Amino acid sequence: RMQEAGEYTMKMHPMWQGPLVAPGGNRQSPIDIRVRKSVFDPHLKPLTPDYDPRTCSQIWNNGYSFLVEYDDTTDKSTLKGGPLEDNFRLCQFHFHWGESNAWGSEHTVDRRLFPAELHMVHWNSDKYSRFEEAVMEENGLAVIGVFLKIGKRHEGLQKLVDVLPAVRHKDSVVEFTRFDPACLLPTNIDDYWTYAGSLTTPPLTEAVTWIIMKQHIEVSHDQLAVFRSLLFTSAEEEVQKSMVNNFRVQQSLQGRTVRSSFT
Ligand SMILES: COc1ccc(C[C@@]2(O)NC(=S)NC2=O)c(OC)c1
Ligand SMILES: [Zn+2]
Repeated sequence: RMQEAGEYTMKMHPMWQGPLVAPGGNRQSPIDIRVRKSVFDPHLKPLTPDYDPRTCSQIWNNGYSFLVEYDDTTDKSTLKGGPLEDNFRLCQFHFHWGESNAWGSEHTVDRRLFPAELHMVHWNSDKYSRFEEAVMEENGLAVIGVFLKIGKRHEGLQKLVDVLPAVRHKDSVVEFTRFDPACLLPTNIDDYWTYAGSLTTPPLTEAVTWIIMKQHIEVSHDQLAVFRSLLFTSAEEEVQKSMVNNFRVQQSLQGRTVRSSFT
């Protein structure tokens, strides 16, 4: 049976049995980006993503989102430049979304909510030898955040949307290859905000250099509706719960500066 509306809150989600706020955390994510409080940094370089679609390997439902995973055993899909001093390797991307188009993103811009947010996760391969190590270090990860808006159909996303029914339940995984993640970036990647933050689910480690794109991408209402057909629950569980509202509550800035690459 499907759960009743309101029967389930984020706090009961298994992912969230840990602390909802990282003890002693002073650089937690997500945040509201106050545009007029961000500081233009002329030294920020253009971002240079260089992705090889052949490193795309699988897609799986981890019970909180769905992850498209990339082979990160070599420097084939990388991210450099922007605020980054080192070379970072793409390891996965995933999304956060709401039960309605009125909300769903983790970050906001002057309190503006978006229906969904893409996270492209990279780890510092100059300093660490594997993702699991980098995720515990303060300069370990770089995550590109892209806001999604409802509009025209996103042709590149459709290949992903078509395979989602195959990973409907938690812990399901299917082979997924030759997907170019660059197709999910906005046309303008030179305008972004960047700040020091954290993972937005446990272990909430403060390892992330966030790079939030100013320009959003558009997906159709029907494409986003397929995201909501996924389930938090595995096939064996008696009560099935729709995978929606998989975003964290916003965290305080605690004196951090958000820099912008544009005026
Ligand atoms: C142990 O390593 C982890 C654990 C969780 C996540 C997922 C997340 O918390 N992080 C971002 S970004 N969004 C999220 O939902 C992760 O992603 C890099 C890495
Ligand atoms: Zn995320």
